[in-house]
Amino acid sequence: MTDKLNLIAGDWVAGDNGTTANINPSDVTDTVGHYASGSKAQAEAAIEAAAQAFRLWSRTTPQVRHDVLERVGQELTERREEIGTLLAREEGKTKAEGIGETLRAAQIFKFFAGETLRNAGDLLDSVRPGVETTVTREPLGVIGLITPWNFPIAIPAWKIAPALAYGNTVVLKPADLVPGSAWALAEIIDRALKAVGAPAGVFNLVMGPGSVVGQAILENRKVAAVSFTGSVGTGARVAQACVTRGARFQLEMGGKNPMVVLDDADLTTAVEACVNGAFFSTGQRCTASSRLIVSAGIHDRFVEAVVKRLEGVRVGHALAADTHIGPVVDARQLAQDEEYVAIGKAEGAELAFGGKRLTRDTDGFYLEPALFIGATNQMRISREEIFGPVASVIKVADYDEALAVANDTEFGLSAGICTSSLKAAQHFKRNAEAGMVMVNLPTAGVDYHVPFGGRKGSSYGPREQGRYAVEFYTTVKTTYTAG
Ligand SMILES: NC(=O)C1=CN([C@@H]2O[C@H](COP(=O)(O)OP(=O)(O)OC[C@H]3O[C@@H](n4cnc5c(N)ncnc54)[C@H](OP(=O)(O)O)[C@@H]3O)[C@@H](O)[C@H]2O)C=CC1
Ligand SMILES: O=C(O)CCC(=O)C(=O)O
Repeated sequence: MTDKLNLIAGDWVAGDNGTTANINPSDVTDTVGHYASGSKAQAEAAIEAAAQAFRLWSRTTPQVRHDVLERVGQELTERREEIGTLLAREEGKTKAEGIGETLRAAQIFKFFAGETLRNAGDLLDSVRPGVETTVTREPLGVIGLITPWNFPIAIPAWKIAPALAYGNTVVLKPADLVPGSAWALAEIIDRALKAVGAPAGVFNLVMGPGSVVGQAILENRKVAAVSFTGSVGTGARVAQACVTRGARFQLEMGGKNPMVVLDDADLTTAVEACVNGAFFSTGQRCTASSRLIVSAGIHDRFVEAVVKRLEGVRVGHALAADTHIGPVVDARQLAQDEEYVAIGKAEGAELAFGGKRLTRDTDGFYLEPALFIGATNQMRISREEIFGPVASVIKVADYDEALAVANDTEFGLSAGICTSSLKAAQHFKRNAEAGMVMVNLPTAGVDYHVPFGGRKGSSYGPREQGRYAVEFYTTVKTTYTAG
């Protein structure tokens, strides 16, 4: 098996620290590949290459950048089955989810190909006679991108595409646990850049541990901005390092997302939205619904229907055609999920379904989706992000209590409501303290052309995705010209 190398200044180079084995969580005897493990020196070389490339790349026409991004989007579309299968094999989400995520990455590249042509500014009359003022946007320079394991191609895509579209250069450090999809994406981007004769170093990939490669990106003065998705703890570290040296930063850090189910909800819609939002993609989504806040009049029927639905859900090998939910990503995350199941029981919540490890034909990290009932919003299982297939039902009297409980959290990424009342839906959309609100839809699963991000402890900085991404990846310049 050929090692997968780092991409620095247009060359594929072996990692200074050897390689890391990428293990299939559905079958630990299956090694997906060996991926380069970079050093601080390699991160610095990549940053230097990106800094050198910036002058030329930032002066390319939008057409050149459009063509690169369009080409990447096209190849991802054509290869979605192959790359989606790789994604499912390394991360454990189902093959359908892997293909869907790959297609989403393709759509993101195509969207930002279009955005290169729409980078408009303003022309204003000055308040002084004979003076013209303009407001334009310019790229920042080298952008450091640090990404997590749970969306191994979509999250790199939604950071790389706008960064390159607006004329920045990039150093990407993907999660060490699942570098395969990011490597496949890097290989496509590299070829697309070379096809238009772009300078070496516009896009660099340095795989390796966050504490080494990630930290080197955070500390380097030539990195103008850092976009990060991952845990709250690492996010705080990113913020501290960037503030210290005056770099721009953006953080996306998870949630404890509420899904409110009111008495007047359509039961089938509510059950589907909750099961999908809480348990699909093995619950490993920062937008997952981990708190199901259910009003008293529908509570018992809802719980019974969710349990029935879960009985029909098959947990299994990510690549098996009949699998609905794949394995947990690794042994550490599985241990964390099981620990929270034990914590929930000890806190007095009742396990209405699942929570047990499962054995399958292959040796993987299989866990039954766990549904707690009788939970309160003060329990640790209701306050801390578990990041696995574990959700709790919190019973409330009415809509007012549901809204109060939904907002009683340190996070604010997404929030959902299932109701047939337009009044309740409108009120919730206005008053939910979250960056994204869903009505009669799962809290997870978002469009690629509109802003993504949250409030409170979930996010920091301008939104990602859609045309709002321009806020992070460009800086504004005002000019005054006397006529
Ligand atoms: N909001 C979200 O989308 C996500 C939230 N999470 C949350 O985070 C928890 C832990 O997951 P985990 O993957 O460990 O999250 P981390 O925050 O550790 O990882 C996210 C990224 O940051 C990198 N990183 C780690 N340490 C540093 C550092 N000192 N400097 C710079 N970069 C660093 C990681 O590198 P590497 O891992 O390669 O060493 C990875 O690329 C999960 O259980 C979940 O609660 C996790 C993933 C996504
Ligand atoms: O729900 C989604 O579609 C996106 C979720 C996500 O980006 C995340 O979990 O990190």
